[in-house]
Amino acid sequence: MGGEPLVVLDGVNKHFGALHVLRDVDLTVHRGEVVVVIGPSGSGKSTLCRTINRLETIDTGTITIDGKPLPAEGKELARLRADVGMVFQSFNLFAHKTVLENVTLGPVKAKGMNRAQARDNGMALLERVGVANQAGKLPAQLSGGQQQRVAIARALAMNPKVMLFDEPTSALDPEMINEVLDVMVSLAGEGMTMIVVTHEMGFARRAAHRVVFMDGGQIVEQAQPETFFTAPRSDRAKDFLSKILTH
Ligand SMILES: Nc1ncnc2c1ncn2[C@@H]1O[C@H](COP(=O)(O)OP(=O)(O)OP(=O)(O)O)[C@@H](O)[C@H]1O
Repeated sequence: MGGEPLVVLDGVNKHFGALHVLRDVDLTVHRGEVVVVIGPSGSGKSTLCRTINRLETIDTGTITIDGKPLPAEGKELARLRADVGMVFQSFNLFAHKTVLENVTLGPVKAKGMNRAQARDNGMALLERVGVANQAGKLPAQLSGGQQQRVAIARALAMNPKVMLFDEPTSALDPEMINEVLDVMVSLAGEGMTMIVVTHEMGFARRAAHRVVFMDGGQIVEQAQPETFFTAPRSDRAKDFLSKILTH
């Protein structure tokens, strides 16, 4: 791990009326670090992810990516947003474009890459996630696990500095979960900076440098996985772990 701060959230707050969706969130993610975010339903995990690339606005606080403050809107936001690759629970692929087109359109349109280069890059990325042989198909012809791997390749095609995953396996059949997690573990092994919201504690054990536990819109506790899983400090984390680890 490089140790240099890449994503910094400082005192970030967001309210909906009386509800504190995020409250005093201070989080620094270093270059090459893999951070797994866990917590009960409604604790603010998705909002945290969406806040990092300003899909959600914040009320107070600052967000920087690679030292640059993220503005609320405008061209600069679009440029900085490209530094953040997002993979959601639903794959959000273009249904009427081929798998290869899904991974080449972004770099051609947003980065001005020429088509031949985008195609070569796209094929290399599809190879990397193990679906190169599906390049000419439409997304609906692929399994859920394959579609999610295409979604990962599409995010990587923009050459992001950090990848955010928001429950990337929760819409998948059990037998497809591991093929997506394996791709994510290999990305982590290659030094990709990653923030991953997941209920897959096996992934946290295999790849995370740090587990961040959220509850009530706050970061309640954070620690290395082995420490967090064997000796959580807070009662809320103990309670949460006792529920999910018995399933
Ligand atoms: N646009 C919104 N308007 C009102 N309330 C919202 C909005 N977005 C999120 N919330 C509320 O903020 C809280 C945090 O939501 P969030 O989706 O971030 O939690 P989460 O930890 O990701 O939950 P889950 O694990 O169920 O996906 C929830 O109580 C949710 O209902």
